[in-house]
Amino acid sequence: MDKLRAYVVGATGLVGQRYVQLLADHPWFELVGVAASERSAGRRYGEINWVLETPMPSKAAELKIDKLDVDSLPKVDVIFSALPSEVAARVEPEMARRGYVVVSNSSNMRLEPDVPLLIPEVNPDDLSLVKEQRARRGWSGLIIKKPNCSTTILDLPLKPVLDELGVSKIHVVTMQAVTGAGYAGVPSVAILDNLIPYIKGEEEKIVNETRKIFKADLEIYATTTRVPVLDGHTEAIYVDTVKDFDVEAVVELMARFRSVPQELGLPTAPPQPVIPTRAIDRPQPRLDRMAGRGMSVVVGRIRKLAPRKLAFVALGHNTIRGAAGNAILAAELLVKSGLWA
Ligand SMILES: N[C@@H](CC=O)C(=O)O
Repeated sequence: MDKLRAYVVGATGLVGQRYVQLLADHPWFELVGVAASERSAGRRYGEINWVLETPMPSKAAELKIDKLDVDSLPKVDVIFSALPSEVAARVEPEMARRGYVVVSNSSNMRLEPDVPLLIPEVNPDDLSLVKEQRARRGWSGLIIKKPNCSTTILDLPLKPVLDELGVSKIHVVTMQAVTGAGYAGVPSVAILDNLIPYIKGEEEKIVNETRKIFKADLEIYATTTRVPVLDGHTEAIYVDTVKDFDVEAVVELMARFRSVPQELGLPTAPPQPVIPTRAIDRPQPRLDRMAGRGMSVVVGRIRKLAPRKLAFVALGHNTIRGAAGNAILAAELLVKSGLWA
């Protein structure tokens, strides 16, 4: 098939750069343009402060950065959005009204009932909400959201546990990387030699998004912290299960968990979305965040604390599985779904 033309808005930030990196050799999408705020508009993409660990893709370097303007968007098949949520709230609905397919990282609209909040392995069927969205809002385009990064890293390993054992209560404590806050988000003087036990709005996002994704009024408590790690959010997770279990069975059910993206062979789908490890001192951000090319969640320290009380530590790449990678996987699912505009 001809490649679908992709456009990245908010392309100069950390998540925007991840989109550009992951779209570079994508078999279905061709990055044809990028947009950002007035400050960067008119420059070549190659002139931005590229901060990812691999060189900037050469084709992207040649693109001219457009000023973000809904009135002069190019004709493209899909827009990947990494806009700040206050900007996204203004422009994304207008893009969808004008017929664009928008796959967004921004937190606005995530909880609206007709907006799919997709982790493609966890709630692929929610994609069909776009039918209701278009009918209700009179849009010829559509909006799909990906959840908050910490929500995604929690919900992926939770899914097989919930399906097989049932869950009555969840406690989670996160240790989140600095890139989650953006390039200029946390000053080095604040985070080096330190831990910050508060991330604005994060705990509420984990609770509310997880309830929406699992369609259950789960009892869930979250404490979110920032740690001096570059990439990779680690989460200590405590789950009260409905059925009792043994640890080996939990390792096994996480290891064999597969879903629609794996069945369809979607290009960004990792072969194994949840990878349990038996090493006593893993997962670790530096060693495990690139598992499954940054799309797998690595789970360790799987323990039975008491009957029906499970504990484990999960780690995922916050700007790949937690952001741009999950959004691209959602777009791939949309391509295969027949719901494409
Ligand atoms: N809200 C998250 C973003 C994910 O990377 C954070 O602050 O870490």
